[in-house]
Amino acid sequence: MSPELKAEIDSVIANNKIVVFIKGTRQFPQCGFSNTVVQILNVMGVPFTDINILSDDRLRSGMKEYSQWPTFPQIYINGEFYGGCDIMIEAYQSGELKEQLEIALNS
Ligand SMILES: N[C@@H](CCC(=O)N[C@@H](CS)C(=O)NCC(=O)O)C(=O)O
Repeated sequence: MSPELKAEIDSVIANNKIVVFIKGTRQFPQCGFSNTVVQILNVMGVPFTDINILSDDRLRSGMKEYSQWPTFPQIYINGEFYGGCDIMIEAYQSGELKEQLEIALNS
């Protein structure tokens, strides 16, 4: 990955408390897994930034390397990689996600 791309990703993650790298947009997710995480965050009512990795092949391959995670969606909370769709569903159901989001948004 180029240093420029890494700097761009560092910046978006550092400047937004909740960032989802998804296929499509929050209005029009183009994959069921991406749609699920968007719906979870919508239900939680938290502000979040969505990045469409389908709009940029560099970003699509770069994020796999950056997160060391092979698929999308990829969710970052407070600058740290949190997980993908399965992890979000589990954390939502257990209540851990609510806790993490509150910590992030109040920090
Ligand atoms: N089990 C995964 C499901 C996500 C998944 O399998 N995503 C695939 C299909 S949308 C993917 O991103 N593949 C890599 C790619 O398309 O570049 C999760 O928990 O997030």
